[in-house]
Amino acid sequence: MKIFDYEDIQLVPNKCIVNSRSECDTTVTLGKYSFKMPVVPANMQTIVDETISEWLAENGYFYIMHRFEEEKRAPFIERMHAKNLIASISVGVKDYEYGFIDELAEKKLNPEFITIDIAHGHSDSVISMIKYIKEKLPETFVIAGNVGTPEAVRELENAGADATKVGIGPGKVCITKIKTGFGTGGWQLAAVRRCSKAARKPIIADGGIRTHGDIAKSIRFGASMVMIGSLFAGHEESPGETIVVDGVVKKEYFGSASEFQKGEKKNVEGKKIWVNHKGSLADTLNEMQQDLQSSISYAGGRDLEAIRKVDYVIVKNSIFNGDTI
Ligand SMILES: NC(=O)C1=CN([C@@H]2O[C@H](COP(=O)(O)OP(=O)(O)OC[C@H]3O[C@@H](n4cnc5c(N)ncnc54)[C@H](OP(=O)(O)O)[C@@H]3O)[C@@H](O)[C@H]2O)C=CC1
Ligand SMILES: Nc1nc2c(ncn2[C@@H]2O[C@H](COP(=O)(O)O)[C@@H](O)[C@H]2O)c(=O)[nH]1
Repeated sequence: MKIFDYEDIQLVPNKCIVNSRSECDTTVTLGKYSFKMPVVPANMQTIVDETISEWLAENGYFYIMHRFEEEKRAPFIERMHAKNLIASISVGVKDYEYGFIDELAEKKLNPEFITIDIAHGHSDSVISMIKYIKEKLPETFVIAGNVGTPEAVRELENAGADATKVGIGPGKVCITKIKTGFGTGGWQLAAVRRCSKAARKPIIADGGIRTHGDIAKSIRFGASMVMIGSLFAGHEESPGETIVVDGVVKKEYFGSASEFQKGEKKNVEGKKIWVNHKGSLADTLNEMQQDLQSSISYAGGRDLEAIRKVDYVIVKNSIFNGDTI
């Protein structure tokens, strides 16, 4: 098994076939819908809220609203549909979530996307929830996760998942790898590659993206989409507390399995960090898209498909050569 992570890889350029990077198309399709970029902000409470979700949907980006304000989910779907926007929500696997799916089915509130969001997604609890959603809301596109192995991808796909989310422990505020010794931390890109070789449906690479170039690398190794937390934390619009330390404005970013999220110190597998304020989310998304257009041009193509075919080299932990971003 070849083991590497984002830092260890450089993609090899091909002859350019465009006159301007603006000709390069970053559009991606997931299910019946197309989005501006193969990027989705993490469904975490300090990364997205309803306002950001609505803005992302209005502006052609994919979004997944988090599941940590459970009672707001049904009214959110109604509001999004009233505005002709797609509704994309998250669920867990506890017993009451079955009641929630029943409620949506009874009210004919079919969200376009549901993400089953738990830490250890290769489990009977997720398989059972996939089947239940598919029975009650057959039109809904189901994303299931998180997993880290080809076997898990196959099993969730066979249960009916329309896409699987790959990444156990590579996240910036994750401490799963330290507390349990398990996960894809340190080899997330190789795990994405292994999983995508087994997948028949889209893979979402989740966690560990530290630079915009990592998006292209994820696509090269088989992801259809990437989920990103830390790069989207700390924006003007980001939910959560803001503090000033020595004149520097910082915003909180905490893990969904942190005690800040859970409200108790039980099975904690996440931490909180303070990130420097980054300006507006729209500016970051624009820059990300421009960088991805540039990636496509270096791949020698006009769309994301070009990136999937490029050659690569392994340059063990040396690509930054002492530089920082
Ligand atoms: N991508 C990642 O690496 C990780 C992501 N997270 C995020 O944290 C949030 C909370 O996740 P989670 O704790 O799963 O959600 P929940 O607290 O909703 O737990 C879901 C169910 O799974 C059980 N469960 C959780 N972890 C395990 C495990 N390792 N083995 C067996 N059963 C388990 C829980 O029971 P009980 O708690 O009693 O065990 C509960 O019944 C999610 O948003 C998730 O995405 C968390 C950790 C890792
Ligand atoms: N192990 C944990 N992983 C977590 C937790 N909360 C979120 N996450 C995962 O991290 C990614 C975001 O990663 P980033 O590197 O882009 O910041 C997110 O999508 C989840 O999959 C947690 O508490 N523990």
